[in-house]
Amino acid sequence: MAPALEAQVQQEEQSLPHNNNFYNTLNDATHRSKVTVIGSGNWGSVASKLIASNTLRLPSFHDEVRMWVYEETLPSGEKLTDVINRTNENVKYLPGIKLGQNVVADPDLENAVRDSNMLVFVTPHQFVEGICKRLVGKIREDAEAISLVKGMEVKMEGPCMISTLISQQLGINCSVLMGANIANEIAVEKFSEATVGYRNNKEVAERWVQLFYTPYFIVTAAQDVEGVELCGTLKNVVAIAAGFVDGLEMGNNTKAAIMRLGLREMKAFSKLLFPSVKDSTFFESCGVADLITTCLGGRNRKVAEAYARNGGKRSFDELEAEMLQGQKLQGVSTASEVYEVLSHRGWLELFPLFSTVHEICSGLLPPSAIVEYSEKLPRSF
Ligand SMILES: NC(=O)c1ccc[n+]([C@@H]2O[C@H](COP(=O)([O-])OP(=O)(O)OC[C@H]3O[C@@H](n4cnc5c(N)ncnc54)[C@H](O)[C@@H]3O)[C@@H](O)[C@H]2O)c1
Ligand SMILES: O=P(O)(O)OC[C@H](O)CO
Repeated sequence: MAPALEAQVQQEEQSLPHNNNFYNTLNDATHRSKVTVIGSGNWGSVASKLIASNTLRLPSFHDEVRMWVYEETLPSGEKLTDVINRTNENVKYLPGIKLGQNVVADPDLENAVRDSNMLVFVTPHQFVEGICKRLVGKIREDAEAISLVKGMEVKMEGPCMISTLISQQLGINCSVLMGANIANEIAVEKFSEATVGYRNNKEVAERWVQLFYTPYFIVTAAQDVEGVELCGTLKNVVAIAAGFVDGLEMGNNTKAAIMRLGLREMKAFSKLLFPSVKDSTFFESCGVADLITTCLGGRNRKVAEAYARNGGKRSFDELEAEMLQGQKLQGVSTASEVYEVLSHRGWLELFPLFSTVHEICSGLLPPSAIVEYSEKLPRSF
């Protein structure tokens, strides 16, 4: 570990407060925090690896990290859970990476959360509500949650962030962790940063920082749950637009223009929904950094590029299944959810990039519309 980073880790550890119920019992072996990761896809597996390295190192956590697996049978006929526990690798979603011997895969959701007071949600966003319904009444009363899920739901009452969904369904506090975090790069310990968004309890946020922080994964906290979560959610829509630009071979300047316009819409949409969202959040890892990495190297960009190269003739579902082998895109459904909000509120004209992305994804417009619309934008936009 580089000396400066080591000092920073020590400083983080020493700065943890000890006057909160969450902390009072930390040195008591029977009250160590126990962590369950709910999800075991590409990012879920890497998150488990990060966490497992810290629970082994820090005495205030139980060594074991439970990882809930949405069970499936592999082509070999074996269950994915059995293979993860035998090989210590998620051979389907993160092949070639050891998770840490203290990661225990568990296909039984209720059993996986039973003893844990720190719940890490990291599944594709469309599955969170169903998972929460199964967890009602099954979790510890003192549980805290964090969502690594990039996405949102749209209810009759309006848009609902995933952290709010978890909080409301389970009656627990939910922070978020978002950032420029392409999982495969973090899996091989390449340096990156992330942002924990928290509502009002700084001690809880620091506990989450402690759980994730490593010398190659630098985590900072920002008191802006909605801002952090909306950045992580909305950048996936811009990534789809960036993929269209790549598929149309429009070049780097056009892509940069799309990213700039996308960032403006991300900020405007976030602030219209939640006036409390802070400008500074857009300069954290969860903001501009995630937007950049996602538009350069993410799955949403990659599949959208293929969609444009095929002239919109092959559906996103088909391309996702063929190109991602079970991993899931979030950008197409998020574009649809955002579009629903925009149409209900009469904001479609305020958000031409977001609207156009959805109209292309749903086949109403050709991929080339992504640049045609931006050419027509008023220059002051
Ligand atoms: N992969 C990344 O680089 C990355 C980085 C940061 C954030 N994220 C976010 O993390 C979240 C999870 O993504 P991921 O990459 O870990 O997953 P993934 O796309 O790699 O894998 C899909 C997962 O969904 C599971 N699944 C399939 N059907 C299901 C069902 N009916 N119910 C529950 N689970 C089901 C699969 O078993 C698998 O674990 C997403 O919101 C994503 O945007 C991903
Ligand atoms: O691969 P994507 O497009 O789902 O993006 C992955 C991460 O969200 C990047 O931070």
